[in-house]
Amino acid sequence: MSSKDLFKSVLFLCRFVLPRRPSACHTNHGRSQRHPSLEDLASQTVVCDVEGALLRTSSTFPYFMLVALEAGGFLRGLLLLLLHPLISCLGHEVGIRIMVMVCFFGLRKEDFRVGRAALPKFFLEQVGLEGFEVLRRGGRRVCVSSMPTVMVEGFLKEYLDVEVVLGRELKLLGGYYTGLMEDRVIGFGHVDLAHHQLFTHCKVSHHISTQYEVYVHINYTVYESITCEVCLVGEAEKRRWHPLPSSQYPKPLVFHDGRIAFTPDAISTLCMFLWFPLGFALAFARALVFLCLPYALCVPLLAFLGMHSRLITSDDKEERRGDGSQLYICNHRTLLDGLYISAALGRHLTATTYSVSRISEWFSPIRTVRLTRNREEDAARMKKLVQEGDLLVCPEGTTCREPYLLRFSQLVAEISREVVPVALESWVSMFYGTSTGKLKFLDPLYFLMNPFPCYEVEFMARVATGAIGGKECSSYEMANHLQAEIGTRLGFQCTSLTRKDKYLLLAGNEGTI
Ligand SMILES: O=P(O)(O)OC[C@H](O)CO
Repeated sequence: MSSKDLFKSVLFLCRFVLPRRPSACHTNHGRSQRHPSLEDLASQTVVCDVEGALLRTSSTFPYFMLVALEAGGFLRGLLLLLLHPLISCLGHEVGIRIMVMVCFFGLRKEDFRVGRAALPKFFLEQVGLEGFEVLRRGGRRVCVSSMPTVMVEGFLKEYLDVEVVLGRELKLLGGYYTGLMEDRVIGFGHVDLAHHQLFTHCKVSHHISTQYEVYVHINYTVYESITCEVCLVGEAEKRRWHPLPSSQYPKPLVFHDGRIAFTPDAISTLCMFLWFPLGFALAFARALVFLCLPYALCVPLLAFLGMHSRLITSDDKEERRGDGSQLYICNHRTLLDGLYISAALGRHLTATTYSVSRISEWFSPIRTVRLTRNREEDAARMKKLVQEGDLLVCPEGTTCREPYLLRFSQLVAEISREVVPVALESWVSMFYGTSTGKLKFLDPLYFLMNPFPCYEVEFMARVATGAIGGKECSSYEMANHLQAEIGTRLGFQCTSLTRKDKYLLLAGNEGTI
């Protein structure tokens, strides 16, 4: 976009009144209208207030709570919860400063991954379709937030294609967050350069001295020097907004991390803390039942203890007869996939694993065998295992929480003449039972601590691995075929993403053991 175009840009600041940011712009600056014309935005710059005009709720508390719980731990989350009444009484700016102090103090910048790994899912769920429609049409998209940039940047840039993010910068000491915010815009990195260019064209760059003033300039000053339209969005109007459907995300949300599976507003977080003692006891009881009782007894007892499951079998009952060893392949939802499939079959399977913690292996009621990630060695190992008895392989090599299937390993089509595909779906309401961090051994515990974890296990008709529709095929084609079959059955989208892609995004490593 040329500087002339930029100078002519129309800034659409869609916002609703926040405590410290009254609607002065409504009377002081530019034209204001309730609904912006969406035509011709492609040649213009749209400036959007994240909390005010993009998200359906203006409260930032749940996002800070996610930072506190995921990056700081449950005690930090509890402290933030206890401070909630105070934060609600104080003004917006003071409240943000307190939350930043509680959530960020002492965290190492290098280790802070919540902004990219956990928060985008929750932000995306709160995006209003109506607000996004305006932002999406802008030739250049600028987002402003009163939250720290590290919290919103990943979501806005990675998932909504926003070019410039104006958030708050955090002070650092020796690579650790101090819990304080910078008063001045710092550095001349990509973002700040973009600010500079943008505001130079808007003839206000020389006024920018603090991050907060940037915000004030956008709200109250910038309209005096350029042509602009302002769209104000009231809280009542936002309540009528629709959530942005996941099918309309500019980039699909395939991977995310973190333990918390619900939006942690104050009430929900309080419920979670109250649930903890009971949840822990319940998880212990469920694990004991799983470990000690035969499947015939443990399935009904676990259902009584709130673990709901549903078994679907194909018309071809042969695959469950148990007359000889069988290779089962399934999409990977959690570490408990093997247990649910074993329980559904009523007999133990052997399951291959990549990165299960030693503790989970010790406690596993079914036999687990580690793969080496060496193709020849793994193929030999799996061939041997499938000759010894029923074997379960998860050809994705890692779990996926969303309705997507990662690339299937070709090995599953090379080690046996036929496979039984198993389509799995699972649901949790409080804690995710998967992780990419160091505390993987807690994955089963978190899954079992959910009030009503659910699983659906569907045995599909067995597939001969040598041919598709009577036509000979390669193992690569067969792997894709199996992925497509399971994807179609579940309504999941097939991707070519891998375990490495997931771990690079969420954990900053390649997911090797
Ligand atoms: O989601 P992950 O990467 O912990 O996968 C766990 C699997 O069981 C790998 O064997």
